[in-house]
Amino acid sequence: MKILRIATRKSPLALWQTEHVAERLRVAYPDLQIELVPLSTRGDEQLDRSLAAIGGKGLFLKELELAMERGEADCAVHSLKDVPMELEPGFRLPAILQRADSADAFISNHFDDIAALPEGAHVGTSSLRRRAQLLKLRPDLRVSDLRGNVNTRLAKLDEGQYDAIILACAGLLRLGMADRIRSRLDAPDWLPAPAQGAIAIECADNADDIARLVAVLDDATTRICVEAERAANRALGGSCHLPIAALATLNGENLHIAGLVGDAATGRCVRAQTSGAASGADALGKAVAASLLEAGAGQFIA
Ligand SMILES: NCc1[nH]cc(CCC(=O)O)c1CC(=O)O
Repeated sequence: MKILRIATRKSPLALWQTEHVAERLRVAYPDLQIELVPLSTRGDEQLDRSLAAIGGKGLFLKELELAMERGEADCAVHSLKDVPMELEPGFRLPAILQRADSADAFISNHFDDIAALPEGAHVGTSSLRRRAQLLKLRPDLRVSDLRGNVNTRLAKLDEGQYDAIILACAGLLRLGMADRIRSRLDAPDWLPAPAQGAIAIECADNADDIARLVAVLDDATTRICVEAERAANRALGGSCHLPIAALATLNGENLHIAGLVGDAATGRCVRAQTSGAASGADALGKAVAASLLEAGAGQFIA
C-alpha cells in the first residue's frame, strides 16, 4: 500500500481524532503515507433537528462507510460512542484505541458544579442520559436541547444561552480546552455513555490488509471494557438516543461494570453493577442489562 486514506468527519474534534490516529500510524510505520478524506455527514448538517428526529443510528457513520464502499477511503475514524451497537454489515472495528478520560464534564462561566446552580437554572444538553442524571440530582433545573459540535456548544454557553452545559471531558482535553472543565462528573455518582472517550477505526470486513495495519493501535484493556459497555447497551436496545449509561473498568483480571437507565422526563433512574472475569465481557454487559431491566429500567426505554 502506498497511501492510507482515512475518512473523517469535519468537526474540529473529529479532525483532531483522525490526525491523532494518523500520527500514531506514522510512528508505527515511518514509510506510510496518510491522506485524510474529510466528509460531511447528515448528523453534522441537520443541526436544527434532534438526532432522534433525523432518525438515526449511524448518522455520523453512513457517509464515511459509503466512501469506503466507493473505494475512496481505506478506513474511517469514529468516536466509539457514536458507533451503533450493530455495525453496518460488511464492516468491522479492527482497532479501538486506549480510552482517554471517560467522564462527563460540568461547564459553566459562573458556577463550580451542579450543586452550585441556582434554583431553576438553565442547562444545555441534548443527551437524554445527561438530562436524566441532571434531573435526578436537581429536579428544579430547566434542561433544554443543545446540538452542534463541541465548539458550537461552548459558543452558545458563552453567549449566555445557558447557565451551564455538559460535555465529555475527552473532547475538551483533545481540543486543548481542559480549562473549560469546571468539575468532573465521575462514577459511581454520574455515569458516561457506553464507550465514551474511546476512538475506533472502522474498515471493510474484507480489507484484511488494512485491518492488520491499523490493529497495532488496538488497546486490549479498552476493547474489553467497551465490549461490556456496548453489550449492555445492545441488550437494552440502546443507541445514543436512549438514556443509558455504562462504565466498565478492568482491574487485573476483574472486570467491573456499572449501568444506569434513566427517565429523561422525570429524572428517575435505576442502577445496577456487577463484576466478573475479563474473558466474559459480553456476558457481563448482558448481565448488568438484565439487572437493570429487573429493577424496572424497561419503563424508561420503551
Ligand atoms: N455526541 C458527540 C460526541 N461524540 C464523542 C464526543 C466526545 C469524545 C468521546 O467521547 O470520545 C462527543 C462530544 C461530547 O459528548 O461532549
